Amino acid sequence: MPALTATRSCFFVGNYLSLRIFSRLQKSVSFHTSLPVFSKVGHETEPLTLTSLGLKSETETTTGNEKNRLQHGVSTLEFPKSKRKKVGSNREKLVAAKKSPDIPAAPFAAQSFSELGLPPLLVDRLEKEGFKVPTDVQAAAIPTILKRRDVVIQSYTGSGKTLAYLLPILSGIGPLKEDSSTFDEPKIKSEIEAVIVAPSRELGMQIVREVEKLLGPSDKKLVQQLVGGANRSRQEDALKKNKPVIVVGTPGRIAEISTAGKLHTHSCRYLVLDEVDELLAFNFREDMHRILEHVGRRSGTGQQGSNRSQGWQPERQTIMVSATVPFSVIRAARSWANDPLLVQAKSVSTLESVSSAGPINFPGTTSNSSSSSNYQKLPAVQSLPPNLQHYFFVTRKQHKVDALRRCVHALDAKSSIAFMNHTKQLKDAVYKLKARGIKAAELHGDLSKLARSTILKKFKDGEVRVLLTNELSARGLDVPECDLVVNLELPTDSVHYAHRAGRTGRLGRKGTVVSICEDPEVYVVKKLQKQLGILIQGCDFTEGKLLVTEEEKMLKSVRQ
Ligand SMILES: Nc1ncnc2c1ncn2[C@@H]1O[C@H](COP(=O)(O)OP(=O)(O)OP(=O)(O)O)[C@@H](O)[C@H]1O
Repeated sequence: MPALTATRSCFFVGNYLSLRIFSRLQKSVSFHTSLPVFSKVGHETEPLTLTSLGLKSETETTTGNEKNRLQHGVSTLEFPKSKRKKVGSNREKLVAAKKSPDIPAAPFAAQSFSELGLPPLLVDRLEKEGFKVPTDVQAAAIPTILKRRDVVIQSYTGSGKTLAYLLPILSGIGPLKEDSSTFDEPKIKSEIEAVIVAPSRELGMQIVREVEKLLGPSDKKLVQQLVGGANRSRQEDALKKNKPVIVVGTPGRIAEISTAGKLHTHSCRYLVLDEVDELLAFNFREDMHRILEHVGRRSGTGQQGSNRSQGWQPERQTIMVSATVPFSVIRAARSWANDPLLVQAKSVSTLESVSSAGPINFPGTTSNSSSSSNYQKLPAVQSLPPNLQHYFFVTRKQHKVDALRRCVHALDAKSSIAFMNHTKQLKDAVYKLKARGIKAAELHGDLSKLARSTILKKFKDGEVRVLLTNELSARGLDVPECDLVVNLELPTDSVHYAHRAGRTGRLGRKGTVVSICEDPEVYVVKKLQKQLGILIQGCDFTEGKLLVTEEEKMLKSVRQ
């Protein structure tokens, strides 16, 4: 327990520090001053819905909103068509009143990607790749981003957030974009048009593969990975030679190459911060500062106005994404983005609807916070996929790996990820599992980039049945076949639980999460259960089956 307590306090201290540092950073960077100011007026006739974002017909939406209004009893954020302003040459901005905090959930009934306003070439490519129907978060995010709005996208793990931002970006840049006459050509040909930042190499590489898949073999060089751990000069050469329009990388490597003057992003049109709450961490602060200052920014913020009047100042669209959005992200979004909207699976709302009293949809928020009574309240479970079953099993420390083995057999799990908090113990656990005939491998940050991608490939191909890993793999890792997540050591808090658990049950699939803990840790499980608003049932592995057990019975058998 002391170890657990220490880790937990480290996490909270870390969070506190990052909040403080980022609030300072926000002051020093002062993005508000460098962004165009849009007037906000309070008029009322048309709610901000998919219709106002140009997706659905007026009739459909009016009916839908009436229905929503009745169902949810919320007031709407309204503004007349005449108050929509055009800003810049091709960038339509919706000028929205901040009079009323809530915007009703619009009926997202998109049946196809083309309905969302994506260009035919891109829709064809999606069809070929087997993507036929948009997910809810895609249906909400795509039209909003196409309207050039800055956004914070929050939706549960495995709900398709990556395509939610990639598709509108590929509609605007690269070979699949809409009729080129509707878009400005980049002013400088070798400039990068989209920068996507991810906190880990694995996630960065995964996003690259997703973009490559959509671009197709002949154009895949238009996306370049800039992740740490890979050869930097090769990345710089590739930038020079291939002139990519999109780069995807980790904060450190992007900042490094940018500082060396080898990455030209001043005219960049899109900046994506994937797993944004993780990117706010203390260790990324300097690199993120550099990225936020340089991507889509001409040097000298004081000249912004004059640059714009000369008609060449690019306007960066900032897109922030995560399953968990604590209030620090909302605060960062207000500072870094331009009047951003909060996009969730079935709603688009203003950030004003988010209470500073607590994070949005943040596992850990108590639902009875009276100070947030005027604000939108969101169930904490929204970070978690809907089809997960959660269990815990109590045993002694020395029996944990054997419990993992029994758990894998009891559930007949084909592809499992087991999390531990410290790298050192992974090897030992892998050794024990292999000795019992289970194909296992370890994945952690101390391995080389090549070793990491080889192991990940083996796991994805089914050659490794149990992947023993640490927090490195908790975010973003997409292995659709993963049917079991095991916490061999408890996560430090509910946010980490949510991201770990989210490696299974992806895109509507079923999944099981089992936390294997010691007797004194049961109270932590109870706390997680309460904070996340889920049921975590006690279980046992008897005769090759997982059986739900009474807690008292389970604890009695461990204490004997
Ligand atoms: N419209 C779609 N139709 C079918 N499959 C899809 C669709 N959109 C995304 N997917 C697939 O769903 C899986 C999960 O998507 P993705 O990794 O983007 O989820 P996510 O919400 O970003 O998850 P996390 O929060 O864990 O990062 C991926 O395998 C992706 O290819």
